[in-house]
Amino acid sequence: MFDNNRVRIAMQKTGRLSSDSIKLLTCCGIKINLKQQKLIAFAENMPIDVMLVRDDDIPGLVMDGVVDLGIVGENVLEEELLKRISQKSEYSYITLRRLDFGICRLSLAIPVSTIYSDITCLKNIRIATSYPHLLKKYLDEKKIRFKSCMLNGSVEVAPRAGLADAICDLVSTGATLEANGLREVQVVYRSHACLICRTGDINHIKKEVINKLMTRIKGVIKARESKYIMLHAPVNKLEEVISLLRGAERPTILKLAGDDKRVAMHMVSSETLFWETMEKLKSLGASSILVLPIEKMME
Ligand SMILES: Nc1ncnc2c1ncn2[C@@H]1O[C@H](COP(=O)(O)OP(=O)(O)OP(=O)(O)O)[C@@H](O)[C@H]1O
Ligand SMILES: O=P(O)(O)OC[C@H]1O[C@H](OP(=O)(O)OP(=O)(O)O)[C@H](O)[C@@H]1O
Ligand SMILES: [Mg+2]
Repeated sequence: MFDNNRVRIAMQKTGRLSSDSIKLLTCCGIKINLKQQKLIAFAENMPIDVMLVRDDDIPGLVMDGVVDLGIVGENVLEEELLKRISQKSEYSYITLRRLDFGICRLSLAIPVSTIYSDITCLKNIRIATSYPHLLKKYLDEKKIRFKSCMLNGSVEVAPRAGLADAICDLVSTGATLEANGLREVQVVYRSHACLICRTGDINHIKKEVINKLMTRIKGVIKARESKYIMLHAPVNKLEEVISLLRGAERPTILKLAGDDKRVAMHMVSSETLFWETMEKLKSLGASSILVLPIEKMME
C-alpha cells in the first residue's frame, strides 16, 4: 500500500531514457526489483518506489505532486511548462540536477531538395511536430508565422507523406533525418535528461533520502566523467608531463624501486586522455601509461 515515507520517483518505462535512468539508480546502490510489477517497482534496500510511465506524463506527475522526483528530458519538461503557462495551470517544480544522458536537440528539418538560405524560408510553411509549444516560442521570437501539424510519433515521415513541409523533431546523430531525406536547418532547443523534484512540503524522512540520493548521483556522474591516470615519468620532465594532463588534479608522486631518474605519477582527471596526448607523453619519456575508469567518488 501507499507509504508516505517512501520517495516516489517517476521514470520512463520504455524508451531512450529507460535503461540510463535505471542504471543511474543501480549505480547509486539502489536495488530495484523490476520484474515484480510493471507500473511500480520497489527498491529493496532504500525507501524508494519507482513508477514506470510514459515520459510525457513525468513533468505533470511531479508538478501535480503525485510523485516526489522524476527523471525526464528537458525538452518534455519545457514543453509541459509552456503548455501549462498557456493554460494558466499550476507548474511548479525544482530541477535538482542535469544528468549526463538523453543528450539530444530539438531541430527544424526540411527535405534535402528544399532550398534554404535562412530562417525566413520557413515563413508560412506547415511544420509537423510533437513539441508545438517549444516550436511556437522559438518561431514567435524570430517573428516567423507558420502552420503547425501536431503528430505524436513518426514525425520524420510527415514531409514524404504530404502532411507537412518541414518537421521539428529530436535529433542526436542525425541518422533518422538522413534516412528520411531531411536536413537539419535550425536548432530550437538543446536537451539533457534531468532530475526534478516536486515543490511543497516533503517530510524530513523523505528529505533525508532525497539528499542521500543526490549525493550519490553527484558522485556517480563525477566518477563517470573522471579517469584515474597512472604513468611513469622522467624526474627532469615532470612539469612538462603535468602540463599535458589538463583537467587533472595535482598528481601523487611515488618513488620507483631501483630507479632514481623516474617516478610513478597517479592522478584523477576530469578529462579523458586522448591518444594524441598519450603519444606526446611517451615522446617526453613517460611509460606504462594507464587510464582507468572510476567506479565511485565522494568528495
Ligand atoms: N536520439 C536520442 N538520443 C538521446 N536522447 C534522446 C534521443 N531521442 C530522444 N531522446 C530523449 O529521450 C526522451 C525519450 O525519448 P523516446 O523516443 O523514448 O520518447 P517517446 O517515444 O515519447 O517515449 P514514451 O513512450 O515514453 O512517450 C526524449 O524526450 C529525449 O529527451
Ligand atoms: O538523430 P538520431 O540519432 O537518429 O536520433 C533521433 C531519433 O531518436 C528518437 O527516436 P527513438 O529512436 O527514440 O524512437 P521513437 O521514434 O520511437 O521515439 C527521436 O524521436 C528521433 O526520431
Ligand atoms: Mg513520449
